This record gives sequence, structure tokens and C-alpha cells, in this order.
Amino acid sequence: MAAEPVGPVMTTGAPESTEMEDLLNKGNMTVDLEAPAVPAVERMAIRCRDVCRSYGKLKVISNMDLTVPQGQIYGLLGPSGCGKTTLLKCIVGTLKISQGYISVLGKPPAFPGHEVPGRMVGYMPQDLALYNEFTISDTLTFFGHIHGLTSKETQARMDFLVEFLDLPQKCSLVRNLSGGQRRRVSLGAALLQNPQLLILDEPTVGVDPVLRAKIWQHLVEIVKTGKVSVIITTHYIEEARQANVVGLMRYGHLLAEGPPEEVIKQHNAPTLEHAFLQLCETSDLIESKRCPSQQGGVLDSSQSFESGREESQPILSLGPGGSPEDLPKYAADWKVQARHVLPKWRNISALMIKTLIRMKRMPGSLCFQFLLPVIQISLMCLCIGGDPKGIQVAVVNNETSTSAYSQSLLAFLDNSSIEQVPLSHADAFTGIYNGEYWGVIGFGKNFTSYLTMRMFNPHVSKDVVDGGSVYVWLDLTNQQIALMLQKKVHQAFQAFVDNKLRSMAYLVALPIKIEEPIYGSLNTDFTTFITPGAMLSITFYLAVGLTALSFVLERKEGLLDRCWVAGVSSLETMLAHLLCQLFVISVQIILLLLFVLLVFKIPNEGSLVLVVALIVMQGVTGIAFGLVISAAIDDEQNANQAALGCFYPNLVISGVIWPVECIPYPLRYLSLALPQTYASEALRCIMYRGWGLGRMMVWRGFAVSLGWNTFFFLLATIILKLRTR
Ligand SMILES: Nc1ncnc2c1ncn2[C@@H]1O[C@H](COP(=O)(O)OP(=O)(O)OP(=O)(O)O)[C@@H](O)[C@H]1O
Repeated sequence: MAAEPVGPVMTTGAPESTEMEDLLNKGNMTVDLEAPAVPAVERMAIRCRDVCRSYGKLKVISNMDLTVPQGQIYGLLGPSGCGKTTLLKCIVGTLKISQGYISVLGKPPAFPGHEVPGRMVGYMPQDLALYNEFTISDTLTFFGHIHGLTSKETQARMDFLVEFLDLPQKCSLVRNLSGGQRRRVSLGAALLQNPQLLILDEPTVGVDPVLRAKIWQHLVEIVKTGKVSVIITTHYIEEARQANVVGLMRYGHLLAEGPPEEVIKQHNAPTLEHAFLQLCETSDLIESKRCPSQQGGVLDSSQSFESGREESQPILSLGPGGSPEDLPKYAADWKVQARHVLPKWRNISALMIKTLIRMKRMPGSLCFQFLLPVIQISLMCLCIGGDPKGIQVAVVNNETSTSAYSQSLLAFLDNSSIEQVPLSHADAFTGIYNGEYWGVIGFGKNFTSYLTMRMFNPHVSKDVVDGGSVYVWLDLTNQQIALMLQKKVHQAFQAFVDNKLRSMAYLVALPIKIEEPIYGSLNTDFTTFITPGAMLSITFYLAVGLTALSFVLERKEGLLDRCWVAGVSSLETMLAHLLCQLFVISVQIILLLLFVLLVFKIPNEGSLVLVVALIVMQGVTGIAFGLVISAAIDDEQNANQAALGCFYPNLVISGVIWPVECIPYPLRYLSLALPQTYASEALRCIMYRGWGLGRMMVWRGFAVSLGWNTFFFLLATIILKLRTR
């Protein structure tokens, strides 16, 4: 580990006191009670000691020591894939280090009360990390809001940056900008709040040479005050000669660190690029000597450089290294810790405004979101649960007289549902075997006389009983149609008997009386059963769909990291998302209920407030579940699959489309544990029985929904927390 005294670089332009000290003096931060008087090492903007970081088995950073002096530009150079971006992410705190110590502006990143991540650091990630639906002005206003700038300050900085970075008009949409223009907007966002530390990951890629020179000139200028430090990565090695210090990185550790001229001089090289080449060759030589089998190198080759240092003397070291015991220890008091954990309204409102602006810029998508539940519930009410219509039934009537009872009975059959086709016996059965008819209704040639005898004589022969019966043969491959046919024949017979016998109808009626129902109506259909569950399912899954991709896309585009470095916490991100989606689902629920209650006339005997509250809670459960998917999964396709994969099983075993009482044990236990099973039952109880919260079946639905909400939110917060650090 490097431990040499500070080289010449340290003396040039280093301020007497650090920016951290300034801040502490101003009372912006809580003074560390356990730390000793600020040691020399604190005068470094960034200090990395013995830092390691792996992605699974791939060790990307190994035993890295790096020092960025306060008030200087540090050029971090190295070939593609050597770990520069990974190191920067560790420095800003979006990646956890597996070993070692990092201090940024005096404290470890994400230390309670420390504004790294936050206002003290300006981060330009390698990805553009910009919202495409934003204008340049929206972008800078958004970051200004998060950093707590007043609108006047933001405006002034915006004017300067537009001029300085040669940006197009402020009202230009980011998605309409060229690649280079977007990169400059991204740089502008990093420079916006005049941070004390600028971390720029390849800011000059795709930027024309004139502007590149201008950017470097600006960086040189801002560090002159000694208050701002910059760490910048670039592939253009020669442009890094303008840096005060360069770090040459390869295979996850530094080959050399020092002022560019010193590095060039030490290697008698004409350029920095040549010096870097020499260092690479030397390190390869040492590596091949030490471990011939690993020639060509994997990322994990740090030890070879450590051991070869005296031989080749390539490494210049900046600043004191310090053993782990020398490193300062920090502690924040509970108030600072509490403030660190509590969500800030400023950040939440900035994120909400962001989402609302994005919605406003996509009006078609927003309208579709509002209308989708209405379309779904309308299709469901129209297509599911109604009586089948136009069902063809063959009628074999062997009575010929028009006054026969068979004709009279057939006249009572519901013609809207059943289409009677008079046929001969042979044709009727050929037809039903060929799938042309759903049933055959048959009458014997003496049906009228036999039926009359049956009605009025207590004792008749079997022939009379058989001859006075209506024969029905059904195709039972479609249970719903078959059940409907049976019901319609029974209803027709009852109507016929009532009509013919009037007060004597009891003679042939079943001795069972179905009285007025206690709850519901005699005409209740299947649509009435499934509507409450369907409303909950639709709200739940639309909320999942709206949420599941939100973080996935933002993480992929680097926006989540960028916001995190700007000081937004995962809890704030989730709360902002929840509040915005609540607005969307509120509109969805209002439209949904208008259609269900007013257009499809589904009854509601209970409190509308309870109905709305339960549907909103299911929507929130959906948002929370979507957040879990979004937090845990990186890829859109997998996130989509997870959301869709849960949809069908949940719908089937939640008792939404078929009573839960039909589900066999032990699957029933799983069904009862799902978010929508008890909630659907509760909604049916409210709407059809008019029950209130005093009934167990109602409050249980609310309690289960609340339990799932809390569980999903906690899970999403934990996953996000684990993944963002
Ligand atoms: N999320 C990740 N999961 C697994 N491996 C990763 C991940 N991110 C980076 N790597 C690997 O880590 C190594 C270092 O990547 P990194 O992006 O830090 O390199 P870099 O020096 O910034 O490269 P470049 O200059 O091309 O941006 C690479 O081999 C890369 O494949």
C-alpha cells in the first residue's frame, strides 16, 4: 500500500483548510465527536485505501489506493473495462465496496448528514441519464429542485450553462437533441449546483474538439479557487495533461499516480500516452514473470504490481496512505441519523413533478391508462355471465294439433335464448350428433291427454307418466349452455302450468318454494358475482403494470443512480411514485365505478366510501407489488414476465372468477393468503349485502390488503436499499 509523503502535487494550490472544514465551521454538518483534530489525510477530496469490488466472481477493483487532492483535477485514465466507472460508482456511493475504505470530502459516502451523495457532489455518469420527455430547462430545473436551489439561482445557472456549453434553446426536448448535445446537457446537470466535487465519467466523448477544450478550460478555472475538486475519466489520454494529477489504471488498480509531467519525465516518454504504454508493458512483464500461466491477465492481478514496484519504480504516490487503524472513525448523533433516514418533501415533490411532466408529455399514453380499466370492465360485463343467446335446439313434436299442450308449453320457452328448430326424430339426432344443436326437446303424440291424466288422477300407469313427460336430450360438453337450457325448460313448464291450472298449479309443481332472497335478487347472474373481484383485479394489475417497469427503465438508463447521487433516497423515490400513481388510479377508479354502477347497473347496497377505499387499497397493493418487481429485476423482459406470470394464477385461485369454496385443500390455504381473495369477498359483502366495517368478512378484506401493502413496501424498500448501495 502506498504510504510515501505527499508529492509536489500536494503543495500546488492546496488550500489551508478543507472544504469539509469550511462546512463544519458553518454548521452545515454535524461535527464528528469521536474524530480527532482533522488530520493531514482529511485535506484530500477523495481517499481510497485498499478498495476492492467484485461483480460475482469477477474482481474488478483490487486493493486500489487513490488520492484526489483538494482543489485539483484528477484524470483517471485506463483502457476500456479496467474498472474506472466501477471505481467512480464506489466513490459516489452507488456501489458498495467489498473491502477497504473510501472517504469523500472528509467522510465516507452516504454517511449520515454528509452531502455526498447530495449537493456537494456533481456526477455525470457515463450513460446520458436524462429524461427524454424533458426539455433542457425541465432537466436543469429538476436537478436544481433536488439540490434545493431557488428558482432564481437555477435560472441564473441555467443561463450560464446554456451559454457555456453551447446548448440549443432551453425549451428543446432532450429526445430531439443530438448525442453530443445530450452529453452536454448531462454535463450541465452535473455542474448546476456548483458542487465542491465533480465526478465526470467520460464527459468529452462525442464532443467536438473546440467544446472539449472549453470544458477543460472551465474545469481548470473552477479548481483555481481551491474549493472545487474534479475527478474525470477519459479515453483521450493526451487531454488529461491538463489535469493536475493523473492516475493510470489497469486491471482494477493504479499503475501510477502523479502530475502528468512527472509521469512523462519518469518514463522518458514524449507523451503521456507513451508513458502509459511503457507502464502497461512493464506491468505485463512483471505479471508474466510472477505468474506465467496468467499472462494476458485477468482483472485480478494487483499483487503482481505491488511486488514489482521496487523493480520498475513506476508508481508515484500522492498523499499519505495510512493503515486502517489510522483511518478516522466517524459517528453521527441520533438527530442527524434520523434526518438522514426521514424522507425529504423537497425530493419527493421534485420526483412527483418529474413524473407529472412526463405524463403530460405523453397524453395518449395517459388517456389510455385512464380508459383501460373501463374498457376491461365493460368487456367483462358484456361478455361474461350473461345468458347465452340464439342457442339452437331441435324440437321433435309428435303432436300435430295447434291447441296441443306441447305447442302451448313451447310458446313459453324464452325465444331470445333458445331458437327452436322443428325436426323429425331422425334429423334432430343427426343434427345434435353433428354439433348443430345443443339439445333436443321431444313430445310424444299423446302428450296433451297423458299430461291431463297425470295432472288430475292420483294413480296413473307408467305409460301415462312417460307419455305425459317432456323429453330433453342435451349436449353437456358446454355446461353453461346445458344448465341454461335446463333452467329455461323448467321455467317454461312452470309458466305453462301456472297458465293452464291457475290455482291448481300446485298439483304438478315441486313442493319447494324459493322465497324472496335475503340478499341479492332472484335474477342475479354470474356477472354480478365476478364484478367486485374483477374490479379489484383490474385495479391491482394495472397498478402492477404501471409500476413494474418504472425503476427497471430508470435503472437501465442510469437515472436512478443519478438521482441517488443527487441525494434522493430509495424511500423518497418510492413515495413519489406511489403518490403519482395514486393520482392515476384515482381517476381509473372513478371511471370504473361510474361504468359499473351507472352503465352496467351492478347493485351497491353498501357504503360507496368503503367500496372506493377497498379498491384504492388494492391499487396501492398493486403499486407496492410492482415496486418489488421493479426493485428486484433489472431487465424489462423479465419484469414483464414476472408481472404477467403472477396475473393468471392469482386470478384463478383468488376466487375472483369462480367461488373459492370450489378450490380443493391445501390449495385453498394458498388462495386465502392471496391479496385479492378476502378483499373480493369483502367487496361483495359491502356491495350486495350492504355490510359495514363491523362485519368480520369486511374488515378482514381491509386488513389483508393493508398487510400485503405493508409487506410489499417493506420488501421493495429493502431490495432497493440493498441494490443502490
Ligand atoms: N453490473 C455489472 N455486472 C457485472 N460485470 C460488470 C458490471 N458492470 C461492469 N462490469 C464489468 O466490470 C469491468 C469494469 O467495468 P467498468 O465499466 O468499470 O470499466 P471502465 O473502465 O469504466 O470501462 P469503459 O472505459 O469502457 O467505460 C468490465 O469487465 C465489465 O464487464
